[in-house]
Amino acid sequence: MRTSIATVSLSGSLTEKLNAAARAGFDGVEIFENDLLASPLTPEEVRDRCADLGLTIDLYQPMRDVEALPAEEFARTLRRARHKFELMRRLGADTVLVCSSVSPLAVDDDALAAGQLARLADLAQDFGIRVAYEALAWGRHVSTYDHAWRIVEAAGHPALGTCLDSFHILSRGSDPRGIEGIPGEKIFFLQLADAPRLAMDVLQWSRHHRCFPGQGGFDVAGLVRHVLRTGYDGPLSLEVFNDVFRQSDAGATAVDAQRSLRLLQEQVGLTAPPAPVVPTGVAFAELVTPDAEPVAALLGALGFARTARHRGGKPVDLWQQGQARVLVNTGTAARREGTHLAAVGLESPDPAGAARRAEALLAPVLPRRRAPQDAPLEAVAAPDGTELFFCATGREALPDWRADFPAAGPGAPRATGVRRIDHLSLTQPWHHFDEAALFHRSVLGLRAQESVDVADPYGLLRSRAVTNADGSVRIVLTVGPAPADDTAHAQHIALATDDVVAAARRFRAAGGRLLPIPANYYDDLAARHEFADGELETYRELGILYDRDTHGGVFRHCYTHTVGRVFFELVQREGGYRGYGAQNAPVRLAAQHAVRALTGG
Ligand SMILES: O=C(O)c1ccc(O)c(O)c1
Ligand SMILES: [Mg+2]
Repeated sequence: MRTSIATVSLSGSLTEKLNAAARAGFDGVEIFENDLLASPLTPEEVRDRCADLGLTIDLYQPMRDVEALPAEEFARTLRRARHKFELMRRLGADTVLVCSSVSPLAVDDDALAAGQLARLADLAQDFGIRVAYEALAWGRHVSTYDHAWRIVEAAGHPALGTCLDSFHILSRGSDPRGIEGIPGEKIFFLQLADAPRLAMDVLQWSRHHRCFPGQGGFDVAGLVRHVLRTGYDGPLSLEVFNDVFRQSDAGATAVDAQRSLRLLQEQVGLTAPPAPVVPTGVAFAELVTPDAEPVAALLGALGFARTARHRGGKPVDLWQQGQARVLVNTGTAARREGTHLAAVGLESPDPAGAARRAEALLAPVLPRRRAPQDAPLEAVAAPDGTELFFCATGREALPDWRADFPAAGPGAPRATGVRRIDHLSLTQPWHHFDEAALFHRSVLGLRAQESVDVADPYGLLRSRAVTNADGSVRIVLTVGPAPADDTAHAQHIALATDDVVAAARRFRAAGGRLLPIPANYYDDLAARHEFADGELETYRELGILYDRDTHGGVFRHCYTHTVGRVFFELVQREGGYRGYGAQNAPVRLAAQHAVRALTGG
């Protein structure tokens, strides 16, 4: 189906918005009146610009406070409408949105509302324009879609139809099944928005917290299925009022928006892009660093051994322990950014299929070879710039990414307790958080868990895990408050072990520094849980944090010092514990701030 986006959903000038919408592949736009009023372009220039960009103007909006008015007030409204219709003719827009009145002058009289809307539609018809009447969730007398439809039906005018907006319908908890009772040709427009479930005033909720379908808590796809059963064949149009999107790069937001519609169209059966190929493990994590020594020291103390070096002579080493593999890249890219987690290798049952899926969902596909001599590897860029490689490790039918890393002699991994990478924590730029979760769900087929708020001493973090079904891929997406805050913006690699106490002791004995945790934390733990003799003292001594879930699952974890933006965590999961110790995160963050204040790093 045709896709459209309201200019209010994007940041910037009208020109910037139109460019971004076109580049992301939208077929049309809803022009928000304020965007036009603030533009130096004449309506004709806007029309021509849209035509040049291949965009149709699907809707002009909004007209407010039109219906159920005293006669003299309604006369003024018609005068206003005539002006707008003339403007729309110059723009080449043929549908106007009228939202239900919030005016204190409006009366609760459906017959009057229907009569006046019919008169408005009469005037519109003279201009070749259609009127789409939408119930705002906070409308004075009309606040539900079925009520708006009853008025449209009563008016019985060919140039008057209804506009459905998923936010207004789902925020009020209206039953969307009733949509199927509206003839498709009387649904003049369909606006789509999702939103997180928040207990707040619906107007504020709508104006500040809408997001793209799939990013919130509404069943937008379910609503669209009902709309499609009516025979509606107009555009799927995104209308998202969102404080973050208003400030972030319009190009990226438009791609995020288009991706959400691609997923939605797949969910409702309108399209069949290549199916997601869910990753089945983490093949490697790649650190890029300007200074290999501290990274090598940290990995060595954790029990990793350098087992291979890139055969093309690139400055990339493979460090390994159990199934945990870390690439250390000291190439040129490192100079600018310092030590950071730059890439993740995802074990993929079908790397080529995964890349096709990614492309269909508008993920930026990266060159398959980084250098001419490299084995080809499918890769895409995540919204935070992390490179995701789709690869195979030790599987018959597929080329092994390790072919580029011939073993560097006997150097057997130091046998220690780390089995594999448990999870990766990636910090997102503040304006890419919702986009990141949708990206990992739609492109990789991972599941997103609820987002949790974590108090950092200097601000609030939000964090949301995306995982595969068996938990062999777990990525924690985190967003911090202050872009300049290094602690909140660190990334980390969590390593799974069966005995975190032994692993922590070995790490320390090998010269590693564990993050010290304040005594108050352990006093509180003693109050909350019962421990065997000496157990708590061991945790206290090593800085091991502890959590227990409601099903008896237990989590023990501790943290290394930080190098650049990266630190490691040692984790021991027991009894099916599925979380990440969110309860302990504020203590960990405060401890990291304290270390940073003391050492400057
Ligand atoms: O918040 C508003 O006023 C507003 C305006 C137009 C719409 O289509 C809408 O859904 C909300
Ligand atoms: Mg709307």
